[in-house]
Amino acid sequence: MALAARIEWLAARALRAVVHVLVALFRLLASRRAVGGPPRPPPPASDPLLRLSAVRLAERIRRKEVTSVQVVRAYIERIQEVNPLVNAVVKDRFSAALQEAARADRLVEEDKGDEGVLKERLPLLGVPFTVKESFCVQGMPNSAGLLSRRGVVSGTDAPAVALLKKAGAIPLAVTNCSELCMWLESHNHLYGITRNPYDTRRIPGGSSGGEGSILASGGSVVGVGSDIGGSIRMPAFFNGIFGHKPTPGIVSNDGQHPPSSGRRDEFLCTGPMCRYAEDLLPLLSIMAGKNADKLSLHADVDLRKLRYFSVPHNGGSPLVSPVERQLIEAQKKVVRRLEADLGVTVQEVPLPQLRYSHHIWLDLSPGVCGSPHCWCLMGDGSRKVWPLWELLKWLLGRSPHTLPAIGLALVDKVLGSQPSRFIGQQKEQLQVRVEQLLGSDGVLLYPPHPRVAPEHHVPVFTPFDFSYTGVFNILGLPVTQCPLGLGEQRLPLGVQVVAGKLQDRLCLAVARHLERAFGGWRDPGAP
Ligand SMILES: CCCCCCCC/C=C\CCCCCCCC(N)=O
Repeated sequence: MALAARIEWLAARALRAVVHVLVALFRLLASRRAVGGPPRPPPPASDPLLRLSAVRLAERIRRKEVTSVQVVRAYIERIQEVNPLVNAVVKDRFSAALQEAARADRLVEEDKGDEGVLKERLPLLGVPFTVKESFCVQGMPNSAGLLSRRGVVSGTDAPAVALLKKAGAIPLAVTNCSELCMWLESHNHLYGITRNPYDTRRIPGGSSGGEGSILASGGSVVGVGSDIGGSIRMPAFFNGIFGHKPTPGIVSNDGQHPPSSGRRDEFLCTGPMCRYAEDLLPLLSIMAGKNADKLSLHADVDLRKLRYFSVPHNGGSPLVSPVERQLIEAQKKVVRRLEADLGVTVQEVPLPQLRYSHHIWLDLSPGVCGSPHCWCLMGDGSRKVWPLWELLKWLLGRSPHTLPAIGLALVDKVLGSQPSRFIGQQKEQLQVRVEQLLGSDGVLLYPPHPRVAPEHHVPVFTPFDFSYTGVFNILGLPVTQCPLGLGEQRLPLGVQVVAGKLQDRLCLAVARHLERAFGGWRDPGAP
């Protein structure tokens, strides 16, 4: 091994050893103030209505086999049962939702037309859904976890939310996110910390962690998340559900805080999160509005004719954790299963540029928090926040901000410098290579994160692990995170399925196959 490589290898080992010591120390100190108490999963979601996909629920409501009021009530009761444990829902609109459900039932009663016409016009009539609190939902809070935005109430709906309502779906509640939506743990000083239903000592991910947690707990069937570094896919992975980051520019990013603008819009995506793979395509189609036609979502996909690639890890990077054995094995099982089921060959390919993923994201995403910069967004608009001063206040327990938000603001300040030329070249080489591989009929498998759901706050010691998802925001490719059952310690396993630009339908088709092959969502309360 060349000297430089050996030095880097040694540095990586040393850094990992330091992180292990810090995490062990943290665990020792944190055990005294355990967040979430013992890993008590919620009781099983026993109501059969909670175990139907949104598509099936809509069909049964249209056919008068069940009423929307019954469905909405079942979800209200489930949220009331699980939320004290997971703290995923931060504000509900239950009474309004029940009134809207009753209106939906009356509409079904009065509709004398063909069921197909109703399905065409209102495909999700009477089905409840949840939304990440950073999106505008009329009459609901929209703080993005900032104390300075306490009391802010949306007067409108974000376009993605409006399109779901137009399709007949009923917003039930808004869910927790990380401060400014810029961290992989959903924790802020306005709503507190959200917990993973498979083990309440662990993170549900972020920043759409409230969505991930309430969906996995059976308190919602479909939800809306946003993703600029992995905030749909990491929560979907840690909570054992499906999450799709669409091709950028397909689903409107409007109606969110922080606002999407300029280059941020190139990397930020709004997308669906759900427990059942069959809901992904209809949800995406509705949320995409007029842009749905660009994805040819209703074109048949013959999985046997696709080309498959697998990349087991990022090739090794000193600042990113190595992929856990159980995730490497899980992805190998996916490869074997696809080959056995479809008669295809899944090619393992090296993409050496992936080892720079974190640097590519940091260099190329528009600042860490996007523009305007983090420290402006952390303020209430009238004043700037000085990260170093906030860090000092945090150390004294006097800051209204969380450590990750302060840390990101510091990084944002430092990142003002020019992106590195070398990293720009790596990104271009990676972009060309991946697009060459995928074309319009290829899919690529890649781990969603190096480790299964970490314990609360541990990600501050491994902040660059998000780069397993973040790199695809920069490449502008559609990705579906697919659950693969439960691994050691009964924590969800998963895999990212990546396709070429506008080829979202390929990832969605593979997701449905993997659900059949690996069982999809698992009830965290199931024995
Ligand atoms: C003290 C802890 C924070 C230190 C931060 C060090 C640098 C980390 C840089 C970037 C982390 C970005 C994480 C993005 C998570 C996903 C965001 C999203 N909305 O998709």
